[in-house]
Amino acid sequence: SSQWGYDTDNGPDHWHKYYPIAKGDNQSPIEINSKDVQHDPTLPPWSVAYDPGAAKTILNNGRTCRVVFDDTFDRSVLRGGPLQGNYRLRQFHIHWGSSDDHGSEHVIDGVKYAAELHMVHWNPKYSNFAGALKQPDGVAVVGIFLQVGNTPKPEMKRILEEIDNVKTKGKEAPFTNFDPSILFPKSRDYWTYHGSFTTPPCEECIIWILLREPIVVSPDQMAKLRSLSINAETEPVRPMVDNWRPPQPVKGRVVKASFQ
Ligand SMILES: NS(=O)(=O)c1ccc(C(=O)NCc2ccccc2F)cc1
Ligand SMILES: [Zn+2]
Repeated sequence: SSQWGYDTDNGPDHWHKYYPIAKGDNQSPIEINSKDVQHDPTLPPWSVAYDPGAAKTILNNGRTCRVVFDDTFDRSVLRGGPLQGNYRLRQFHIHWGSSDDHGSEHVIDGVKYAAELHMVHWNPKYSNFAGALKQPDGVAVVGIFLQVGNTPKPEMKRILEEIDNVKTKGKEAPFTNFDPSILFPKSRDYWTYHGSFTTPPCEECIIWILLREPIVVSPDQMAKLRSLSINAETEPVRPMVDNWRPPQPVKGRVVKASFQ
């Protein structure tokens, strides 16, 4: 079945048949082992300037829940860290598991988090997103780990409230006046490496910026994410869970850390 997904018959082990780059040397996610990480004292801090007015809609595309932003000009941008110039915020989305003990895509010293949020930005020196996909520095994704605890981050509430409006595949709802930087943890410490989309087309165009400090979500908030469906409204209910790709071969790549 050409429609890729996360099931046995169309999941990560099948993707290479339609997207051969899935077996490339710069694939994501990866397992990060602190012993192999290189602290780079020359790495500057990263920063964002997000315009809450750029938020447009929230969408269930049958694989994840995505919030889309206006990226027709430098309205919400990420800069600094390993990046040269401004990168425009296009969307953010989340990957999660069927239970709290797994769900993240990147794995840190053997730790799988319950979920991983990706804020996707592209380099406007390549005229559009499709053009940026073909460049090694075309896209920058900030990854934030979500761990389950009892002091949840109130800023997640807005996203989870909107989930009721996009329960099934193809559902879209307005999602305005939202500054995603409120989701960031306190620390700006990060790991960075060169990799790929963790879903088809698996293009190797991403500079990853993974935040070291996870944010906390409640068990109820995780249950809310798991209440999303991959099916359309008229089809039998199939829960949207385990929409994560397992770690891929590091192939000699070096992960740098902004911290000691
Ligand atoms: N999980 S992740 O690595 O952060 C990731 C980020 C963005 C996409 C994406 O834009 N896909 C749609 C898409 C649209 C147009 C052209 C190519 C595409 F992949 C996929 C995966
Ligand atoms: Zn993602």
